[in-house]
Amino acid sequence: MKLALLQIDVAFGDPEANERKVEEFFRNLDASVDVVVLPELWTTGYDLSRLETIADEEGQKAKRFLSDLAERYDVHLVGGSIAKKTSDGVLNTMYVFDNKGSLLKEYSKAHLFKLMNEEKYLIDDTMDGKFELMGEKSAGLICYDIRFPEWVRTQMLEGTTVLYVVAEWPAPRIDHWKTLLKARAIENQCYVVACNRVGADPKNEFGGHSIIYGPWGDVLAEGSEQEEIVYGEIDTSNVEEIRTQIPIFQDRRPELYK
Ligand SMILES: NC(=O)CCC(=O)C(=O)O
Repeated sequence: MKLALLQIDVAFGDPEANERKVEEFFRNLDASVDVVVLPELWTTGYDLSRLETIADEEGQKAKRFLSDLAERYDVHLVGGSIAKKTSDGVLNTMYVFDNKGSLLKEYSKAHLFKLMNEEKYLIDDTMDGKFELMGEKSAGLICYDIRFPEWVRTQMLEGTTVLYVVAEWPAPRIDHWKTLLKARAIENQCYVVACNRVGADPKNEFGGHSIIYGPWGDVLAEGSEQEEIVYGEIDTSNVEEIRTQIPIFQDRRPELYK
């Protein structure tokens, strides 16, 4: 499976400019890519106080845009996340499409990050992040969600082999980003495919280092701190053997974990 992580800078509160940027990155995409991944809140960035105006009504615009890209470029698409306006409030929502442009999954961030004021402007959700992409059992998580191994584990219990993470993770904690992702890969014996943004907004500088980890915690691809497409390749055929060698999922004792 050939992957491309679009490690873009996100224009603050300017969905049209960000759509143009994503289009431009797609035009430069290597034709052999199977799966493309975008970062968190790639349409608006963290312009949270203006979400009333710039959030996407029921995600309709983003869904049309992403579905069209997936079909036109014949790629599967983990569409980062966007601010989705609903009658209950604004969700931070990921959409996943197959290469025919069909919607496979919608997942909204479960844990709101108070350090970046999310709880003042966004609402959380309870849906799981599980989906199947190119025949692989997969799951999606959004940024701060990776700090909750107990939540991640619930996504892994039915044989998930690939975990997709989309983020706007600030540069000062990029060491946490890499360490947490590596831990999630090792403890769940899975591939972790993680796309972060670069650039800055009025309050934060974002750290890039989009990354792909294998199930032993090995780095298969890693981005810089600049805008770029980070390419990588994964082959999940070793996951079963690793899970047999160290049978973490069989050795769990959930009765102790209350
Ligand atoms: N956008 C986010 O959820 C950021 C999470 C973060 O920075 C962290 O340290 O956790």
